[in-house]
Amino acid sequence: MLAIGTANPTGMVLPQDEFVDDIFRLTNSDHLTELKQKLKRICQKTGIDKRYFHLTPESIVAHPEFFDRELPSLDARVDIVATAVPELAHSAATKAISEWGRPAIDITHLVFSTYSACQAPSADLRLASLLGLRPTVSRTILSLHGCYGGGRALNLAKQLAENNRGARVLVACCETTLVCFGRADGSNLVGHALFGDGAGVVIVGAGPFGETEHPLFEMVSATQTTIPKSDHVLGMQVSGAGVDFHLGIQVPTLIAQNIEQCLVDAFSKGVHPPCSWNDLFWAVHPGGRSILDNLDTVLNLEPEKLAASRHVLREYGNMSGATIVFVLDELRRRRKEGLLPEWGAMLAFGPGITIEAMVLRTPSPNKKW
Ligand SMILES: CC(C)(COP(=O)(O)OP(=O)(O)OC[C@H]1O[C@@H](n2cnc3c(N)ncnc32)[C@H](O)[C@@H]1OP(=O)(O)O)[C@@H](O)C(=O)NCCC(=O)NCCSC(=O)/C=C/c1ccc(O)cc1
Repeated sequence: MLAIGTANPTGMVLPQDEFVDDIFRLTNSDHLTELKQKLKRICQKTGIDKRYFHLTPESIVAHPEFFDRELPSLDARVDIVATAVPELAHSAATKAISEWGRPAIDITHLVFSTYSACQAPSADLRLASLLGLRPTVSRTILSLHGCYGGGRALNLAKQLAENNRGARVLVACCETTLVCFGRADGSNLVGHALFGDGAGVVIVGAGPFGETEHPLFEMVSATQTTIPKSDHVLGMQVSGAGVDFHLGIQVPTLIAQNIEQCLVDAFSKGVHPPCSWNDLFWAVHPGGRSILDNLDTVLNLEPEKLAASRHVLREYGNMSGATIVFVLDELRRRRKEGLLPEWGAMLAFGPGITIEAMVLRTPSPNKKW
């Protein structure tokens, strides 16, 4: 990984302790008192302080169909995401490219992950055009991978960079709740309490590196594991009313029960396993506070090990596939302060239940590539 950029929309920046009152008022739902109290209870347990949204109070009022399942809303949502998603990704990408120090036309591959891809050509082509990438840039769009999209895109970028000499892969993950934001009901409260909007971009390449290129993290080995018989537990479904999501109550337990084997598999692919999980730095997708708590318990982690993930969850919420890029960005900040060990583990989870695991290494300044 050679550079990282992130961006958030500022349509609404909602403190978590005001979110429920604001959303229920804007969607004329104040009469649903039990639901409102339950969502408040869940919000208090999320470990989130604030979240960013593309939607504004004005656009919520202008689109009553977003909050009435009886009315079709997919067309209006797709209209908005068609520009909002590539533009947000563009903000993150310009930061990453500026840090990378080379011109955008040197990008050879683009991997774009979003759960808002409902059209073709899609957000990948629009982003390529906004950035002025070369017409021969090799584009891939990953759709509906949800929260493991960032992990999947980085894994793919690693394969592309290692198998195409001189390749420079721009990985863009951009998620906005525009396609799924609706009236709170009994089935979607946890998503309402967790999800926010954001974009994260990473530029990936294998050596030899140019003068301006300074590797941030080395992606050493990667695995993808699907937890057997868990496909019904976590999912998304496109409907006339947008994208519906389902987050089963078993998710944190299932991840906890399977995570150690995934890590052992990732670390046994030709690299030395660490003496203890506490010898690593950790880049974990903060899917929810209880997922992080469970990982602390089953892996017996010291309290500060998941600090970067908890920081991102607190400041931005769960931005699905983009979140892991924010965690990596926070970790490289901590690395500058000399706070990271040499070896690390990256984890992202999503529908399947799919677990993306990757062994990371902080490059030594003297390493020859
Ligand atoms: C912050 C939570 C939601 C609550 O904290 P807690 O410590 O478990 O608190 P409680 O046990 O007291 O639960 C509070 C209330 O929430 C309820 N609850 C607790 N999980 C649940 C539950 N999954 N259902 C429905 N009620 C619940 C629970 O029953 C209880 O209800 P009540 O007794 O009436 O107050 C916590 O459980 C948590 O972080 N859960 C993990 C959430 C989760 O699955 N995250 C998704 C990981 S994968 C991912 O990141 C994204 C995938 C994705 C997919 C689709 C997309 O469109 C985009 C993305």
